[in-house]
Amino acid sequence: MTAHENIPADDAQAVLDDLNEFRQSIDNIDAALIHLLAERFKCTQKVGKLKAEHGLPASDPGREARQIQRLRALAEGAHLDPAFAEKWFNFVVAEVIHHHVKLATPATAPAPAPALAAATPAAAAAPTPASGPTPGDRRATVALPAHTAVAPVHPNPVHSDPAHPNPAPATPAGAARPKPSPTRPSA
Ligand SMILES: C=C(O[C@@H]1C=C(C(=O)O)C=C[C@H]1O)C(=O)O
Repeated sequence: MTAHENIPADDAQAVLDDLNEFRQSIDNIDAALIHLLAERFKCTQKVGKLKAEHGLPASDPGREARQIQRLRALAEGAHLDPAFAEKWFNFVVAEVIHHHVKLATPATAPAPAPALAAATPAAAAAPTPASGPTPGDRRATVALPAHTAVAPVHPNPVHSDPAHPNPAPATPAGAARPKPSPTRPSA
């Protein structure tokens, strides 16, 4: 059943026109939010590097408390649920702090290749590096609204630091990964 089956035929086109117009605006707003988030993460990465260089703590709870008060007041003025504004902020800040902790953590030797790890009993028995939460990782503690189907995300899709590129996303078992054809260049 399509969404417009219950609408009288003479109204259906007008309703669909309205729906499409609203959805275009939604798509524009979503695009703007992604760009704004990317800019925010560029700034917070700079803050993270500064903190790492000067041995400052990854998080600043006092600053966050002031930001939350400000955002809640802004939300009220904008007729947005202040509790939602606070949850959104906590979600973003948890990711920022995770980045800051990583920036402050000295890089370790790369993990051995899986074949080598399996062939070496000691290596096979050793816990996987970086498998658990790092100190200061608060992402798991951020409670999202029940309808927000967003798991704590790592790596961050808007992470834009070329020094810390995102690894390739995991491919689910059995899923076909498209392979670029070396012989047929795309048009
Ligand atoms: C960006 C900073 O680091 C953390 C992240 C914040 C944020 O994303 O707004 C705020 C405070 C800090 O916990 C900062 O200290 O300014």
